[in-house]
Amino acid sequence: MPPTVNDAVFRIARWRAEFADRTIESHFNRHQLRHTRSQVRLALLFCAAFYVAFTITDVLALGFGREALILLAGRVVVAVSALVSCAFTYWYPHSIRRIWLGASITEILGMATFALVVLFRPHDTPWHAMSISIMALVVYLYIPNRLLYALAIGVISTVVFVALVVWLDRLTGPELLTMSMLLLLSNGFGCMAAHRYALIRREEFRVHAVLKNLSERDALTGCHNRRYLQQELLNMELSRARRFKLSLAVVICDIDHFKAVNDTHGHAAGDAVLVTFANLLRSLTRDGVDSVIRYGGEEFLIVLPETDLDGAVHLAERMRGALIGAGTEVAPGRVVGVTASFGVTAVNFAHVEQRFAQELLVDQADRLLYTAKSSGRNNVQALQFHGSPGAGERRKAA
Ligand SMILES: Nc1nc2c(ncn2[C@@H]2O[C@H](COP(=O)(O)OP(=O)(O)OP(=O)(O)O)[C@@H](O)[C@H]2O)c(=O)[nH]1
Repeated sequence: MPPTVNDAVFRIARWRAEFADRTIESHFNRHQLRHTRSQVRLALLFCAAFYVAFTITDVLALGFGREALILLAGRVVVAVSALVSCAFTYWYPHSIRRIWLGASITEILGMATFALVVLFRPHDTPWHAMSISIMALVVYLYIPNRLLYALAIGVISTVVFVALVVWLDRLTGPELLTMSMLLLLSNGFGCMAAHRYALIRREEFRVHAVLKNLSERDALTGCHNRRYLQQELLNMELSRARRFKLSLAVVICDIDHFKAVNDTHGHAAGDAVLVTFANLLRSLTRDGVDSVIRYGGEEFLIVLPETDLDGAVHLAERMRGALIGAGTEVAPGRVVGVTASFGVTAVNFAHVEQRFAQELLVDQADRLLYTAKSSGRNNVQALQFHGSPGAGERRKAA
């Protein structure tokens, strides 16, 4: 489920171009995972194919001897590593860490093998400089990885390459300087582009999360709204309960005589009472498991996964009792107290196999709420749901 949105949560640690909050960063990575997987597959397979194809240039430069064979072996190791990294994306489709690990290992092996190419083919140093520039850009921009890892791999391999060239002593001073400056340029621009790309992706994610939050939450109470319930939550929880043969409970509650609160104390006071009620419902439910939805004006719906009818009735009773003891100070020294009525239903998929429209479950809880209203208010009405509304034994809990 997406986290609640506020600006502080989306602060970006700019130098590493990641969300400062680890939970948000991991939500972001999960959100990107599908895209990351396909990008890693395409980039690594493409690189592996080219890396092996360059064997032709080794053979042309060195002949088909021992050194060419060593380079071929190195190139094949890199290609196999790329294939295994691609396989990681199928074996562990939800693990971004394994994807990064696979990508990093392949990049390190690729750079190490390239050092061998430089050693065995010192005459081609200017071409190698061009190759390592391209490889650095690929590391920064095309193979998905954390910016920090890409930067470390890009910089270390470039430094090692320059050190090798100095040691081989094939270039004049000005040539060496020109090459080093070009490598600095490709690393600098590669890193800047990767940094900018990482920031843009995160900004897109932030906007997406803010809009999603606005479209799914009620502005007054901060609870989820009916749209979220109908379009996402209920379907998701029903399919999960169905798949694992679990029980799922729904509670609908409504403040009694709420119109009188508005009429007597004003709309703002009514709003404050609604906020108190919503906070109380949230405080009594399990964080990150249960969901409190503002279902209508002064009506709230609570979805309780892995909860049977008895558990849900017990919770509704606690809510009813807690509300009686919780007043709202609507003006200095003026406290408004309210009661609420509850309709509770639960479906147990260990016993109910058939598919049914999600509205039927909510309809039944709604009907029970109105029974509670017509039975004098401030009480809980409960009924097990058996796949069709109305079937089952009704219980008046209080
Ligand atoms: N302050 C405030 N009032 C609201 C809001 N949404 C709905 N209402 C009011 O809630 C009241 C609901 O009144 P009714 O449906 O008659 O229900 P009730 O007075 O609670 O009576 P029972 O439910 O039968 O106990 C109406 O006066 C609506 O205007 C809101 O966001 N803020």
